[in-house]
Amino acid sequence: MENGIFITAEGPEGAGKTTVITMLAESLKADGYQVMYTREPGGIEIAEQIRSVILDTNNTSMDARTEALLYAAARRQHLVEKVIPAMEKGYIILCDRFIDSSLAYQGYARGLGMENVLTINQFAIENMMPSLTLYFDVESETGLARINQHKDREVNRLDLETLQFHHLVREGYHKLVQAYPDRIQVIDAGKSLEEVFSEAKKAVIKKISAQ
Ligand SMILES: Nc1ncnc2c1ncn2[C@@H]1O[C@H](COP(=O)(O)OP(=O)(O)OP(=O)(O)O)[C@@H](O)[C@H]1O
Ligand SMILES: Cc1cn([C@H]2C[C@H](O)[C@@H](COP(=O)(O)O)O2)c(=O)[nH]c1=O
Repeated sequence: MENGIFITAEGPEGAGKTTVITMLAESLKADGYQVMYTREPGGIEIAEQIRSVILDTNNTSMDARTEALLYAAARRQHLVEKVIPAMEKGYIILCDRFIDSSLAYQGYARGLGMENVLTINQFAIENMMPSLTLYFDVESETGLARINQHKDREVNRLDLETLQFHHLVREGYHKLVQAYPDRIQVIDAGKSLEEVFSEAKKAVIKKISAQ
């Protein structure tokens, strides 16, 4: 039923995910592949509306479980409405964040427990896991400095978390890298953009060739 390839990009704030996978999408299209870039939370109207609620800086009273459930709900709708139809049409889907974000941010950094967050997400995704995850690893301080350089970038509720929270997010990702070594490819995102792009493209081409 599904002939496409589902690839996700993960990492802490400012790791360069969006920049690199947007470049990747253009580069793969130029190579003749059918490619779709999308993002989480969002990518379709309902999920973008959920995104606004989650990331609104005024929603300071949001409970951690509510947050985790909202991400899972946005994920479900995005999968059903956008990702699965594109998979069926044979697209290479490059998705900016997916379940590993929930495991690292809500499961580990918020302290809900990765197993608990995995359980609610299993209900949402029904085994629809990516075949490759590019994990862009960068020091939290470097990532935050990169996003803070851009005064026109909209600050969201998660950006305002403490440095300690962002350290935990990265630690959570490192645990996921250990748990899923076959799926998650680590990219050193502290390098230059050209080097990061080249490493990411190499990993994607390897996966496409192996399909
Ligand atoms: N390798 C790199 N070296 C230096 N700057 C970079 C690199 N990659 C991206 N940047 C810059 O860092 C900033 C953040 O990049 P980007 O928005 O792609 O990160 P992100 O991982 O998607 O962040 P977030 O998850 O917080 O939205 C941008 O200004 C981008 O130009
Ligand atoms: C999917 C997902 C995302 N998050 C967090 C991570 C970021 O702080 C924001 C998304 O915004 P960005 O444009 O990617 O910076 O939401 C999360 O905590 N849990 C998730 O499942």
